[in-house]
Amino acid sequence: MIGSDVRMENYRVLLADRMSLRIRPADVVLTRNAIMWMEVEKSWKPSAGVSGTACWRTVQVCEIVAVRRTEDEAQENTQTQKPNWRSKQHLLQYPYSFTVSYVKRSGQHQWRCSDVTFYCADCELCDLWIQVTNEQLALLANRPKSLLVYINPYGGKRQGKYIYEQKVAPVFRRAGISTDVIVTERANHARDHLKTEANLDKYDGVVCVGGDGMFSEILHGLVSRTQSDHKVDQDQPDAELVPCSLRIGIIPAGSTDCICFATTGTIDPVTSALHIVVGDSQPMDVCSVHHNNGFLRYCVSMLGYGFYGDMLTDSETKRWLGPARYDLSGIKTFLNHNYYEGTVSFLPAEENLGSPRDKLLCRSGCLVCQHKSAIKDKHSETSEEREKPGSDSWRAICGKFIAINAANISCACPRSPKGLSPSAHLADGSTDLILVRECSRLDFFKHLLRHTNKEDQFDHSFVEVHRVRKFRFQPNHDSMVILEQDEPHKEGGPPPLYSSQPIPQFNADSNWNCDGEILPHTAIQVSVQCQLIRLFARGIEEQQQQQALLEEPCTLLAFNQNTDY
Ligand SMILES: CCCCCCCCCCCCC/C=C/[C@@H](O)[C@H](COP(=O)(O)O)NC(=O)CCCCCCCCCCCCCCC
Ligand SMILES: Nc1ncnc2c1ncn2[C@@H]1O[C@H](COP(=O)(O)OP(=O)(O)O)[C@@H](O)[C@H]1O
Ligand SMILES: [Ca+2]
Repeated sequence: MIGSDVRMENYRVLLADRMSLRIRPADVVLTRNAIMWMEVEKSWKPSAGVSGTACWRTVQVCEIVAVRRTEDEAQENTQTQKPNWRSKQHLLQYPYSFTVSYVKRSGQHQWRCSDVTFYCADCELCDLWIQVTNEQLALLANRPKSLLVYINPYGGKRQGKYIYEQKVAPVFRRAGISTDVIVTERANHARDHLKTEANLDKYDGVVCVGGDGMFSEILHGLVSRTQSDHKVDQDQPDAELVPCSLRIGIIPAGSTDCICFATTGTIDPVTSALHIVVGDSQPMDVCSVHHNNGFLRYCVSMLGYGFYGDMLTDSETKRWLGPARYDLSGIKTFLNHNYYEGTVSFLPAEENLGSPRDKLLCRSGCLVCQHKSAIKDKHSETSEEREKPGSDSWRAICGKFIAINAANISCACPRSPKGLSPSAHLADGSTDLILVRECSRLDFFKHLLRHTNKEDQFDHSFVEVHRVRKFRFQPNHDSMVILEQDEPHKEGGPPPLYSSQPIPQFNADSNWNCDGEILPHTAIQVSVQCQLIRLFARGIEEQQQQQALLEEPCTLLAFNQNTDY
């Protein structure tokens, strides 16, 4: 939290005697949508001495975190801050106060919880302000009141527990959100708990503290639970999956954290906590992955075969290195320079969804995703026909590939601020299929380098990219990776998907990297499930949107040192 941004001695707020929609000669005004107060910004110039500008600050009610009485805090502050005679006088004159905690944007998509304290002479008036502001907050029905939190203590730099306790829990406490916290004891603990045990009726959302792998556990737990509650068979690639009712919050504490970065524009635990508190909602597409009509996994960020699959397989033996394992394995995989033969067939997305090479970025309130949301239910029989593999709409490409990547979202992350596919959309029902054909090391290096700068990574003769709704991959040698099994494989059931054991490889093919997990098969069928889940996020805010909300104060009057405003 950052402390009060208003110093008591230069600040004297008189509360309006009743709530007013008109701007009256009061210093603080609460309307149905916003709270506004007048604030003084002092500046000093050698020629003019101290001067100041009085301006209105505005905070939308939907971005207020909490409101509470502050006499105790104010007294504590005066004891520690050695108040001057003016502030002492203020306290005597205006002994009652309340503090409003609100979202303050601090640039680079980061949010902070800031406090402003209002002083007043009348106790009842002070209580009335707290009551009315709280009544306004209670009308915001999308805010969570109760959350189920899972912490992976071993994700990323192993800071998950510390990050939650020190940075996130205080924000939730301030907002009056109750939490049940589970620190996971093994891989798949969170997934299994959500799938079978958790009483989900008690909660308004699930929070995951960890990386993309931990998010994937929560995703699998929630989606599988929802399908089994609605008797939907996940093994059917064409089954119409039921969207999850609970939203998921991500507190970044992993190695890549690309799902958090691509949906909030930053990887900052406090920002994520505040997106949860204000009850943001961002729909997200999910890819379902099948092998021979048996369900394998869901994927939200990247499905990568070849380069990213090999890199992940190598990095699993270097987990002790933390996030740096990816860089080391990345260099090793780059030097190995393997390519793989196979056939990719795909169903292109509708043309109105744009192209991966257009410059239309998916940002907060994205019109492409909103349009998709509006027409989602109008799925006709002709489109079903069109989607069947073998119909004329499908295309097939056979060749030798260094990498086959499906970016369901941009996959922007600190390593690659634009991501694998900068124009991919969060909720348009499509995924961007990037095919990198056999090429020289130098050419592949140039392509990789463009993930880190502003140049177009698709502008190479050996790279092609398609926006698709479904795709399949068939390697030339369909070998299977054998997992060391945690649990006996039931006869007739699907093969085991998860293993905490190292994965031995003896295959001529690569592996699929699915949100940071290795798939046990190389021949796969992938289908985008439009807006299957919702996150506590709002998409990346445009620079202009941010700027407008950075509380640009509007100047009302100026005063000099002697003006007792
Ligand atoms: C020359 C510099 C090249 C830098 C290329 C950076 C590309 C980064 C693309 C990132 C895509 C991320 C997609 C998301 C994947 C995650 O779901 C998934 C799981 O995340 P979690 O661990 O948090 O659970 N993460 C991953 O699979 C790891 C992706 C990170 C890849 C880093 C690769 C570094 C490659 C370095 C090559 C260097 C070649 C230099 C030769 C001299
Ligand atoms: N308590 C635990 N012990 C071991 N592994 C765990 C535990 N909790 C979760 N995991 C697993 O750790 C893996 C990596 O988690 P993640 O939070 O994504 O970190 P990272 O980004 O560093 O990979 C996930 O596959 C998850 O299933
Ligand atoms: Ca998408």
